[in-house]
Amino acid sequence: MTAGRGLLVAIEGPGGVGKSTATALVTRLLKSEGLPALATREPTDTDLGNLARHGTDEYQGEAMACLIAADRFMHGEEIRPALERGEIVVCDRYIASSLALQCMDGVDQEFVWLLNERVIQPDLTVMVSGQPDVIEARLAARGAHSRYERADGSSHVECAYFAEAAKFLRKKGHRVLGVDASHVPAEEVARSIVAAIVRLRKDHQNHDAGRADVQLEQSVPGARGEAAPVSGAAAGVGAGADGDGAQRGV
Ligand SMILES: Nc1ncnc2c1ncn2[C@@H]1O[C@H](COP(=O)(O)OP(=O)(O)OP(=O)(O)O)[C@@H](O)[C@H]1O
Ligand SMILES: Cc1cn([C@H]2C[C@H](O)[C@@H](COP(=O)(O)O)O2)c(=O)[nH]c1=O
Repeated sequence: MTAGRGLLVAIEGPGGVGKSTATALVTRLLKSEGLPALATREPTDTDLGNLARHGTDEYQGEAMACLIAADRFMHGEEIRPALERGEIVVCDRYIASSLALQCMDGVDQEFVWLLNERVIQPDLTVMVSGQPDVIEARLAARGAHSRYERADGSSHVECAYFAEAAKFLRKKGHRVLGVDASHVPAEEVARSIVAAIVRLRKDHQNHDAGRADVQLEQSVPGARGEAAPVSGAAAGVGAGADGDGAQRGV
């Protein structure tokens, strides 16, 4: 469930595509525009998170999927209060990484989803993509972080799994933004993500203002010089966005 009135933005994509770079730049740009932003990442920088981050050789398949999910539930303890403070939480890797990497590891997609459907759902998943050979070159220049990135042709395989994860999340009603970072400078990638976040934030604010109007109409009939019907659509908005906390539409 999306907590509070902040935004949870997940920066996703194959290893070496530029997620960490984008997360840092997006957070800095948001702050420079006077918006409250918090950068975070998964696995988290906790004992549990480090077990996953540094344990990709030791832990595989279902065990890794559960380890990552446990870390994600714990991460909620940091994310939820930030959302309640109205902050924009920018997270380097989140649910799509599990759908891509754990499925790549042979775990059933539905099992990964089962582990993840009760964590705080992102308001926006940014799928940073790139041509596999371009990503491969970035990885070679920077160095691999994990066994997923060390295998020959890993970028090709990862790109396919992330594309599948995006499709899956869209079907579940998640909002997914695709950004191709193949031949685009990191600053430009970050600016396009920030533009999408700012638009989404405005949508949320307009939606909240609309809801406040509906509440005013309900509590003070005629206060806006009109009768005070609660339209089906308005009632639906409240239930859909905040009721069961399901993912917001694409
Ligand atoms: N848009 C870009 N254009 C060119 N190079 C980039 C771009 N974005 C990032 N890079 C470079 O590519 C390399 C990988 O970037 P980064 O570490 O941000 O990727 P990542 O997706 O977070 O990787 P990982 O999943 O392995 O942590 C770094 O050397 C970074 O400077
Ligand atoms: C969130 C998440 C992470 N992982 C793995 C993938 C990598 O080996 C590390 C993260 O390190 P990086 O520097 O960001 O590449 O954790 C995973 O397997 N599944 C996940 O959901």
